Amino acid sequence: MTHGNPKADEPAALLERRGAVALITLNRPRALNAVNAALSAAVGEALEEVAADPELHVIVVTGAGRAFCAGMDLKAAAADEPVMAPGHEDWGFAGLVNHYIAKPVIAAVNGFALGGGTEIALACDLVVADENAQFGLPEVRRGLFAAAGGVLRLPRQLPKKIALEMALTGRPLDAAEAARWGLVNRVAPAGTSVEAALELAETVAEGAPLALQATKRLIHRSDAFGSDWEPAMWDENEREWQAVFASEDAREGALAFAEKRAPAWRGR
Ligand SMILES: CCCCCCCCCCCCC[C@H](O)CC(=O)SCCNC(=O)CCNC(=O)[C@H](O)C(C)(C)COP(=O)(O)OP(=O)(O)OC[C@H]1O[C@@H](n2cnc3c(N)ncnc32)[C@H](O)[C@@H]1OP(=O)(O)O
Repeated sequence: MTHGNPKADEPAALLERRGAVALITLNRPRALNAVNAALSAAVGEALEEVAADPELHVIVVTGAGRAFCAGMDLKAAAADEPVMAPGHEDWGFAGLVNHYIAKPVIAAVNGFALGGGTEIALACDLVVADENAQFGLPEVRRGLFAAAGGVLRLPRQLPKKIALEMALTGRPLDAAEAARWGLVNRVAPAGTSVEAALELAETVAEGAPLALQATKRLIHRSDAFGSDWEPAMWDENEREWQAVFASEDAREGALAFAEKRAPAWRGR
């Protein structure tokens, strides 16, 4: 993966295959991977390619250079240029990852994750952060608010007073504090967050694809059910269980255990 300073005509996102793991790199390092229409389109295309590839079961997203993502391209916004590709305006990566990508997604936060960068991390299922990474929602200081999932997801993932302090003051959290509040699963030594995220992705990829996707869907859906969540949630749980239990992989998982061998998932 190129972490260097790519030439101007380099794609705004890179997709690499590592076995069953897809590595997507936001690739505008000169602008700290700020999101403009080109990057939005490139990341969207990469995610859609991965979603359609049955050989890819887990996704890692990271940034080229010293930032993960510095959020919306403020210079594009100042120049009245589009900051999201056509068709991505309403949900963008943040929405896409959580509600539109069934496969587990891991953020390898290799540096600054500000504004939309923190929102991408919030939308991912797991987060591995470089010990020098920074998370923050400075939007109110830019005349905006964290509309790409920030204000909606932060209070569900951190204590509400911490979420309010971050979103109302723009105060950044370093990786250690983010991990303390549960925004980060693992803190990796400086410069090793991508390697650590790929290792975690390989562990996740040992699970059966359909079971991983049902697990992700139901855990995220459990947020959506209110206090009377029991009946509706158990109905949805039962539908997912019937589909997964009837899959070839459910039979393969049991057979592999009985025959003391590693399972060979088929994703069906
Ligand atoms: C379907 C797929 C979609 C794909 C992804 C979509 C995800 C959703 C993203 C959209 C989100 C919209 C909603 C969001 O909530 C709104 C925002 O994100 S508002 C922006 C919030 N971000 C910021 O305010 C951070 C701004 N940057 C900084 O504060 C600093 O740059 C820094 C990060 C603290 C680093 O400081 P320094 O180390 O001093 O470095 P520089 O400041 O010199 O930066 C280097 C270089 O990068 C340029 N740059 C940095 N950030 C941005 C930016 N956000 N937009 C444009 N350009 C940026 C900076 O200008 C420098 O350029 P140079 O001057 O060298 O030409």
